[in-house]
Amino acid sequence: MTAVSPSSVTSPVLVALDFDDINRALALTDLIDPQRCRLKVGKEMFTRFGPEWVKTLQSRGFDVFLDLKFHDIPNTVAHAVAAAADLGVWMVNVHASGGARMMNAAREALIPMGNDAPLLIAVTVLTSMEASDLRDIGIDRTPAAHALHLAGLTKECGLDGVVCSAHEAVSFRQQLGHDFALVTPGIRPEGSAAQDQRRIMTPPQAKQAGVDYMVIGRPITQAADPAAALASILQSLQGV
Ligand SMILES: O=C(O)c1cc(=O)[nH]c(=O)n1[C@@H]1O[C@H](COP(=O)(O)O)[C@@H](O)[C@H]1O
Repeated sequence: MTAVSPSSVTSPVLVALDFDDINRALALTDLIDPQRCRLKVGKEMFTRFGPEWVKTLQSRGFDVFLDLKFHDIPNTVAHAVAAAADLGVWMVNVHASGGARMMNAAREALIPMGNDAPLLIAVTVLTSMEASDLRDIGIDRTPAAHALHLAGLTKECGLDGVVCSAHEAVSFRQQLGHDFALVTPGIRPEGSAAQDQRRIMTPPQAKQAGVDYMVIGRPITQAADPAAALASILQSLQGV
């Protein structure tokens, strides 16, 4: 682990809770141990169930990564990040493409919280985007080159890390140093289906590539035995 984590959980696994049914999500949290993973709450569950849902998970002992990918004018993003911090989340994110002034405003909004501030990271290029999607919005770089550019900007703004593809982790680690968290979705344990993810890696491959935190959803949440799926992922990371 390279990034400072304010909680005692050492697991690199962030379970993506993408459910439209709160009872199914609660049933899952009954099966997994808050010392063995953290939970990611994204736009779907936050929009349906709101801050109370985050508080429910926290009351069950889970650290929460609030994945709302803020992208707006600097003042609005600063206040949104401060609101996330007031909720007591462990990590929060913005879009790096919102620019340096927006990211600096977000970081500055957390200064009053000192060591109690959540980790603040930025999304570079979504793992669903390819070169043609970037060209459509006027960007002529490859996704990897654009992601590196945005990650460099994120680091200059003093944020704690980035969301990126595990395939970018090795070059990011070399070029951005060790004191910078790499958070990667698109992780699939050996033998599990890629589903809609494209450039996937297994958990041991991702760890070897220098990833700090792995966002893993369906391979755990849709498994017949989610606790066993999580245990097997953690086991596969032993000794890597
Ligand atoms: O920010 C994210 O978490 C994210 C960024 C990205 O580029 N790609 C991506 O898949 N994600 C999220 O990571 C999770 C992946 O879930 P699974 O594909 O089920 O493992 C989902 O919650 C996605 O929304």
